[in-house]
Amino acid sequence: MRTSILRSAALKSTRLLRRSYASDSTPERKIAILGAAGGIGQPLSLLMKLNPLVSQLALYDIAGTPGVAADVSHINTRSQVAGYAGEDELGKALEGADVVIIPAGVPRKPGMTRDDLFKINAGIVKSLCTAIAKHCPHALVNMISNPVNSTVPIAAEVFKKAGTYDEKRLFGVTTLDVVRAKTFYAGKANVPVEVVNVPVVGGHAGITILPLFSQATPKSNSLSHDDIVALTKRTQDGGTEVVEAKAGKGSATLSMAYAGALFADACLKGLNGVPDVVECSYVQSTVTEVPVFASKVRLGRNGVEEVLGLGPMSDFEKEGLEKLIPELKASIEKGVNFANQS
Ligand SMILES: NC(=O)C1=CN([C@@H]2O[C@H](COP(=O)(O)OP(=O)(O)OC[C@H]3O[C@@H](n4cnc5c(N)ncnc54)[C@H](O)[C@@H]3O)[C@@H](O)[C@H]2O)C=CC1
Ligand SMILES: O=C([O-])CC(=O)C(=O)O
Repeated sequence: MRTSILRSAALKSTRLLRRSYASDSTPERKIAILGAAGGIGQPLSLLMKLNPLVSQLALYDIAGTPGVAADVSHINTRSQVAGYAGEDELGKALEGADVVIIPAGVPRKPGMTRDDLFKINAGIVKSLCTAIAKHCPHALVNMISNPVNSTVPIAAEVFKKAGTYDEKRLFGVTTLDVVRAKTFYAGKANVPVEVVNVPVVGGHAGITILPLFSQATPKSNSLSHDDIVALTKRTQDGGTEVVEAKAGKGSATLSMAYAGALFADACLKGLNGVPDVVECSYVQSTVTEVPVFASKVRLGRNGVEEVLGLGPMSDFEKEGLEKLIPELKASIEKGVNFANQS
């Protein structure tokens, strides 16, 4: 009697546990991470392994992924993990992927701009996107590799040439800018960080990062114009703050992995039909005259469902928008030219 009660209680708790992880109707979803053995790639692999929406996790890098995959695979969560190392295994890593996350490439050292990474990372992104076009042309692509302002246009051109481009499926990951804006605003406005929302628009480098603190919620009446100027600058220089603190040992990896995992989770929710999933992302856009632009995006079953407008902006933000346009346009052109020349 007692044994059967215990058994039924155990069964019940297993069922409950399973339900809280992934219900029977949770679709199978494969995520591929390219650059998975790197500073961002490793913690991002860990966080995606913890995501119950993922059923298969493919970890690809030029080397080192068998170790990362073996390590992460021991975690008792839903997804099956496999490691792929070297170009010969890239196709297998990509095959059947619903979402491909790309943190492959070199990071900054102090004194460098993101654009200084173009020379090396442009070629890496181009070759990875060529493989995506071949092996998983319908996947959502989350581009993390810098300079994002140019690597996203490179990816778009590669996909156009391959005949697979779908503007709804290509995203520059700018979530870390939003994460930073929320943290810095909460600190200054003295409001609970968990409930803060701040849209960040434009691009992902220096002045092209434009946080819209006038739209931040919860509203704060205690912030002066000087406070807003300082918060804006800190958000724009957030990456450099980390690069300098790491003093030659790379750029943001842990906060980026967190931001990358948040954005990938939003993409998966959209794919699965969860309503009202809205995140800022750098996507093909008609919101301004700049053809690729970060703003709030509604995510759905096919990727981008709707690119949302900028909303009411302060004069300071309008000025910032005007200033960033030439730089963003030039970075996009640089990417487009690279993809079409080489
Ligand atoms: N979008 C954003 O907000 C952010 C972007 N980043 C960017 O992310 C990139 C990666 O940064 P970290 O992980 O810190 O660098 P890392 O050097 O620690 O890792 C990069 C990984 O990419 C791999 N890799 C190089 N060539 C590859 C190829 N052809 N195929 C697959 N993998 C390849 C390397 O082997 C390495 O494991 C950098 O470009 C960095 O600037 C960094 C932070 C924030
Ligand atoms: O600053 C960098 O080079 C890395 C990056 O994009 C960021 O942390 O926002």
